[in-house]
Amino acid sequence: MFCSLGHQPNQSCRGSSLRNRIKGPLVVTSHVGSALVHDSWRTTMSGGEQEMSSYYVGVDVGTGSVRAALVDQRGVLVAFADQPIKKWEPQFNHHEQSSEDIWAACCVVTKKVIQGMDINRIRGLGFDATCSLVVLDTHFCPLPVNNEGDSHRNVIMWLDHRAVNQVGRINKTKHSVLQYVGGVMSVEMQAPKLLWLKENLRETCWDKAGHFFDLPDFLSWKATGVTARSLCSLVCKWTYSADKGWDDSFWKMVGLEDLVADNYSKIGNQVLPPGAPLGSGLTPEAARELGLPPGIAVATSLIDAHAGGLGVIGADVRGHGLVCEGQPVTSRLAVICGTSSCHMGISKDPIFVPGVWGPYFSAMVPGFWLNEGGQSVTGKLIEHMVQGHAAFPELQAKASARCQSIYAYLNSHLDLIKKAQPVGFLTVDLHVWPDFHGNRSPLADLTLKGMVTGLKLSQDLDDLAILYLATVQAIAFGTRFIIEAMEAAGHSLSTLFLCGGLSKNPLFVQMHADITGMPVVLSQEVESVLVGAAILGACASGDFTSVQEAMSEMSKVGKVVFPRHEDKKYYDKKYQVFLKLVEHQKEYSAIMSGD
Ligand SMILES: Nc1ncnc2c1ncn2[C@@H]1O[C@H](COP(=O)(O)OP(=O)(O)O)[C@@H](O)[C@H]1O
Ligand SMILES: O=C(CO)[C@H](O)[C@H](O)COP(=O)(O)O
Repeated sequence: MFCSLGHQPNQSCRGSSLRNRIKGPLVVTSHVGSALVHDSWRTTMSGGEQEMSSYYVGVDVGTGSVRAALVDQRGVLVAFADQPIKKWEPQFNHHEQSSEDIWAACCVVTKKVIQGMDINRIRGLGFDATCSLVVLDTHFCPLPVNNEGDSHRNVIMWLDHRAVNQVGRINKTKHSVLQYVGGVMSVEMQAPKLLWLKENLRETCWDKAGHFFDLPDFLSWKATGVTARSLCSLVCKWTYSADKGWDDSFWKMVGLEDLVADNYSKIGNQVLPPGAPLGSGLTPEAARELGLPPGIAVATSLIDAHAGGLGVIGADVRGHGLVCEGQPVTSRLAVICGTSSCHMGISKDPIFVPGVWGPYFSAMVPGFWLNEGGQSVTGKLIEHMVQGHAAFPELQAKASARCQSIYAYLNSHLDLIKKAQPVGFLTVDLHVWPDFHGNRSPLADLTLKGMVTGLKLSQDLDDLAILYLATVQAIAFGTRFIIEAMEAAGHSLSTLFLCGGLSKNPLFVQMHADITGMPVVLSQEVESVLVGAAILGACASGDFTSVQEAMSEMSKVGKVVFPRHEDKKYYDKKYQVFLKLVEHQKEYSAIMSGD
């Protein structure tokens, strides 16, 4: 059933593209609207001759925006563009998007990154996206996922928690597929959302539905017309097994037997490994919309966190003084930190970690098992804490007067008020439990809530900055908690590889190093998720023989941030408090639910 990662007919291999050479000047950097274009088409070769590189377009659909990059075969981003996408929250815990709006944004950013470029040198296109659920009818038109009947809003976002009741019933079945999602299915996965649609929108949505796609698979279908699903999406979010396929008994047991009856045609019965080329490549229609040449290779896609993992985990670490230099790749933990944080660890054999998703075979790096820990809100939590504080308008005004981002301003403000002590010590009496949207890992408990202890009457900028710091630290303690669970189950981790929007925040990075005691590697390209998407396009083009080869050629170490071991005792004490917080929260619930 699986395609191998092979060459597409009529496409030259990497060796021949390297033989195309031109002469001319190089390197101009300019801004085009919201796009950054770095014209390094021509790379100087020895003897003054210049090599004509091949390029790939990577498209990354995050929670808040769509990004695209033009990436060369060494993994260098030569152009970048982004565009916000619409989100609706019609009621608490319902989060919706529009697949048409998302596709339109993909077209805008792709056109921007290829502006002024010789598009014939673009050899592959790769998509990644959040694991949101897209619903289309039998004619591939959007169907409403809401009571209002608004078919424009046809995407249930990954962070939508409407299906709490449904996931509770699914977990009560104790079906064996649950072993492969950490023992407990998350409300963020697709089976509970499908059941919710069947039980709540039967006539307007469920009965009319022809196709349920994970968002990454929707994008590759839009580009190629091929409805094949990525092994990544199906294994990680839909209970598919790389080795046994669908399990009929699960779908029948949870009340979704109608999906089995038509041989899974609505949720996918053709499955391909990430990076495999799809059909005849880019369709003429999609080519027109994206501004790319028709027929270029389009890759089977990945979920965004997994693309981030590919973009960072395979880098050559020699010469950076890292302990993982002499260790297998399984000692590396990729942490993709955006709206949420995802902790991606790989292993040769399956490792069952209670409360951590997986083990998933070949869902990220082919041939390896994957465990995925996660925190459902991290970037979103920091924004929530900062924007909800009484001193936020003052912060905004002061940051904009200095032409700084609010986070750069807060970081420098913390440096100012810390005096002689390390900045992290400012939270000695302020502690946060970060599960404002439930706990994804390692407790897998969506009923957990956020906690803050140590509040005072003051509401000034100092107070806001310290609350922000305590929140960042709580997120890092959450990562430590996940790492401990993974190690207790058999992982042996030594080094973190961070990417995503939050990895641009030096305080966030330093706190992850200090609190976990592990060095943090940042990639040369800050937009590493896009490098991951481009790696897919490069594999589909046939320019690399395997995902592993593309990873080692295209992901590069940029900066390493080492932990301040002298602060360890302080963070160990704060970690003890962190663990007490959740213990106490559970005690409060037990008291309140008792007689
Ligand atoms: N330069 C920066 N400094 C601090 N935080 C940042 C920076 N850039 C992005 N972020 C934070 O990263 C988060 C978004 O990350 P991103 O990877 O873009 O998210 P997503 O993929 O979920 O759309 C936001 O919470 C944002 O505030
Ligand atoms: O569930 C996930 C990956 O398995 C991601 O958290 C989800 O896709 C959202 O990602 P992001 O925070 O980057 O927007």
